[in-house]
Amino acid sequence: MLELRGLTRRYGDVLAVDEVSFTVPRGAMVGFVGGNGAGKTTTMRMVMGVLAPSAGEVLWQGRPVTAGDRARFGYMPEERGLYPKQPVLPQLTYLGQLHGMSAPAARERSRDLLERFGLGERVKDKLETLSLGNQQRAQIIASVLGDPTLLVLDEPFSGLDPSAVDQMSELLREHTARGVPVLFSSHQLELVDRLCDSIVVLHQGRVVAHGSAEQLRAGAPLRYRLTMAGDTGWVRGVPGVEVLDVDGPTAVVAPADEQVAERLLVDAVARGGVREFARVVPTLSEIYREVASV
Ligand SMILES: Nc1ncnc2c1ncn2[C@@H]1O[C@H](COP(=O)(O)OP(=O)(O)OP(=O)(O)O)[C@@H](O)[C@H]1O
Repeated sequence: MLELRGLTRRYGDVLAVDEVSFTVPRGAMVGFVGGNGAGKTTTMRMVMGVLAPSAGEVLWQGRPVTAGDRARFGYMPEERGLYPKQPVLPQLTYLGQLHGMSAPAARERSRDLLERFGLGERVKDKLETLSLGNQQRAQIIASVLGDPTLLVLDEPFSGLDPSAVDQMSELLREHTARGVPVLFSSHQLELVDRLCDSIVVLHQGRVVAHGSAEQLRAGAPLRYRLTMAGDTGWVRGVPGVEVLDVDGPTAVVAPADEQVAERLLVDAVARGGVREFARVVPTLSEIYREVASV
């Protein structure tokens, strides 16, 4: 398990990361989301030891992380790690060796992964001659060489088409299935919603929400949509109900609590012509906007 405890980083007067604490349990996929400049990259760099924290600590398996532990972590940095002017297979092989694999084992594993992701014909080509999506595949392959004990990936899905997203998600899932914790950042919130066991939302350097998508949804404000045969303008007069939108037969309301919602439904039934009364489940994007506007 990876644990971040009160991680803080200042750049001069800028407090880029402010007492960030969360865990990435064994076998869990954790999505790290937040707007530009929220502090995701800075946090990941501190986890990897590329950057020293101003305060706080990183724990691995319950004790302070060591250089030896980090040598076994797989990392995909924001600036990407592979050399554009070098052929793909030799540099992946070299990277595998840096992770302690023998040259033949590193070459075989790299070749297998490249073939699996449709790059079998491109192994001798320079990285820069590959399409951006294929370069990204190679970068992700680089991070999983050498059986990593943890994966830390900075926007691994950016620029990938849907089938590449599926392939790479599958690769990450194979790792979580073996117990490897995975932390990745992304701006693709629907993807994070689909893939992750839990989500950490960072805003201006602070964790503003943390939990499974279900937990985040449960914490979102109560909203209902009421559709009737006739006009729903009468909801404006119901005590405890904030009216968010009324459009003829449909109203979207925020009742103070479930009892108020029930009373509203009873009123609606008494008037007759109820077509729908449904909880509005927010998307992760809506929850994100809500928590990031605090
Ligand atoms: N080397 C640096 N020197 C000074 N300030 C920095 C440096 N690196 C990052 N920052 C600042 O720290 C804050 C957090 O940046 P960071 O790159 O960690 O955010 P991010 O969440 O990864 O953003 P993005 O989604 O845009 O990649 C920003 O205000 C940024 O300007």
